[in-house]
Amino acid sequence: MAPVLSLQDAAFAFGNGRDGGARLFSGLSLNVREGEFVSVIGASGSGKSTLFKLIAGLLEPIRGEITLYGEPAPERLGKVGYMPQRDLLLPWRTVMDNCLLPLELTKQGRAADGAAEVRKLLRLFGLEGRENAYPAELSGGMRQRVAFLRTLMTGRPLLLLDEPFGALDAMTKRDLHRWLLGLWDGLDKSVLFITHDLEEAILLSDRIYVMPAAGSGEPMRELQVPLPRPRESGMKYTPECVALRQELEQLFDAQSPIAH
Ligand SMILES: Nc1ncnc2c1ncn2[C@@H]1O[C@H](COP(=O)(O)OP(=O)(O)OP(=O)(O)O)[C@@H](O)[C@H]1O
Repeated sequence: MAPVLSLQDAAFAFGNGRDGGARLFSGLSLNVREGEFVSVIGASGSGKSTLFKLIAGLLEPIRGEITLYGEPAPERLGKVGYMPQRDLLLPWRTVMDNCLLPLELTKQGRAADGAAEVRKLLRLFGLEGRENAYPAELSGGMRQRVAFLRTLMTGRPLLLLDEPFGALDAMTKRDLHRWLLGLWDGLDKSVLFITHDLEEAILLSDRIYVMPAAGSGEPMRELQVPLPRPRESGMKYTPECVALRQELEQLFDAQSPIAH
């Protein structure tokens, strides 16, 4: 399958990196193929969110090449659906008006068929009847679903989701995993997903990349998830899943300065 995203040998540093300042990472390569769900996991501060900002075009690498949808992409802003770590719903806008924002920003106007599409997705997202609610009137899980829906409304084939379930309690998270696994097959999107949660990464992903420790200059580690699709949440107890979890834990322990 064709890669929708390819990052080759990327390096990045904040501040004076070009003049020899400390690099957050270097030599990072990854790809996401059409229809794939790929996770990036790594220690806090390893640069996962920064990597997403590079891919989304909010930051520029000091070295490396990024291609999107098969073409070099020096101009990347607006070419991927990007859901940042915080839901960032506008509190003064209703659910409907938040979801229509991508259409307004891309000057497609507030077309009636945009509202019809949002209504259709609200049903699919278990948010039927909430279109006139304000974000403060929703639960955390609902707000994340609205933010995800808004990301889908960008219409982009590649979605970058930065810890979308990170701030949620374990039960809500499990519900959303089940919901997302049910939804995934019909979505026809490619996803790059940041998480700290190993079980979440295994259950949802086709492949997992492990970020190297900040400043180490190591490459990404890549692991395949040996679970068939469609997935269901009980699969996390299979021996394949437990073995992969163990392997990931060992990779993390090897990175941690306080594990030994
Ligand atoms: N605008 C900035 N200027 C300078 N340093 C920054 C900036 N943004 C992030 N950093 C630093 O870069 C490093 C990586 O940050 P980043 O948010 O990408 O990590 P992360 O892996 O996503 O972490 P977490 O899992 O905790 O969200 C951190 O040390 C952070 O303090």
